[in-house]
Amino acid sequence: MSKTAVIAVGGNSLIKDNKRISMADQLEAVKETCFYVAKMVEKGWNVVMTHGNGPQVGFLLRRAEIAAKDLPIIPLDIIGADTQGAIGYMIQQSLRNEFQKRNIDRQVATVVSQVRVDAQDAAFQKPSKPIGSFMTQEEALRNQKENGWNVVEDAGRGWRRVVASPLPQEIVEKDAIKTLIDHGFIVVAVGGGGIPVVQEGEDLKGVAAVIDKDYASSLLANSIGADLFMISTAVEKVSLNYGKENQIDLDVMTLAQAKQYAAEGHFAAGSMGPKINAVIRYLEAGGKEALITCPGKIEEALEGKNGTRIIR
Ligand SMILES: Nc1ncnc2c1ncn2[C@@H]1O[C@H](COP(=O)(O)OP(=O)(O)O)[C@@H](O)[C@H]1O
Ligand SMILES: NC(=O)OP(=O)(O)O
Repeated sequence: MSKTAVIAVGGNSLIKDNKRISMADQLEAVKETCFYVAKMVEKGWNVVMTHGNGPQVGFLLRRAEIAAKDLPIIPLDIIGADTQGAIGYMIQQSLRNEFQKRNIDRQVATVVSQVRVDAQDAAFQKPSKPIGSFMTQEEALRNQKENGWNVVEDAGRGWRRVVASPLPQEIVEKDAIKTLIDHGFIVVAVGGGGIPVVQEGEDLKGVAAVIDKDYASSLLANSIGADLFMISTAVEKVSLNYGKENQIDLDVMTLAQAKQYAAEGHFAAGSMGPKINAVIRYLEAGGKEALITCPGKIEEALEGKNGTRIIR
């Protein structure tokens, strides 16, 4: 029986260099990543692709704010759903076109996914998820003053607007995703970490937040019993002393080592930190193994020749 991987694709797979934000550029970036994912499917893997949406949420919110005197403002949960549809469409088309070239007889389906969060999550009081474009400090502070934005310096890369990012508690559509996989579909799900919803009595209700895609993907991997949780980002391997003269690239680390290195501060908050935490959560909840690499090295990483493998 085929193995199933949940692959969380990072920012660079959608927007190159944080700059190429036109729809044509985004589609180009998606195509590049899908080329490598299709090769994985060709080798027999079942794949659930998840993706980020931080920049795209910020762009849509900004458009809505600029148009607000003529058109109603769009709440953040609806914006999240919009990004799942648009990015899911780009992935569906790009994978389908790669499958055609390779005579792969698989169809791709995107599931608009809700993710339940805790209404009492302290994250609602402390916005931390970067959205939209990078800004200079001056622009950020001006928007903070004039438009009431929450802003932070984002992992040494510039200033960003931030919104609340509660932890995912449950993938609402997990059974639908599992059923599609079991029936041979390649699935795009939990885009942008999922649409955040809270329980109100019997009902679910959307809330203003953006969930971290790596945390939601880790929960999804556990929820559907995936064989592999893969994080595709901009680096081939996870490193100790990242960016320093004594950088050491890791081929493998155990769960215990991952926790130790995290405690020692090797994984920057806002970039590699959440990815390692997501992997730790996945393995602690019974997950089998995780792999972190970049799109171009997925094939080698699956053969044990690249990437960083994290095991229990
Ligand atoms: N210890 C580390 N090892 C490897 N990369 C690291 C490390 N610490 C920070 N990074 C940075 O984290 C980045 C991945 O985080 P990020 O850019 O937020 O991911 P995403 O692909 O989800 O947008 C890497 O490209 C690298 O620049
Ligand atoms: N939702 C989310 O985690 O998006 P990014 O990966 O773009 O930050």
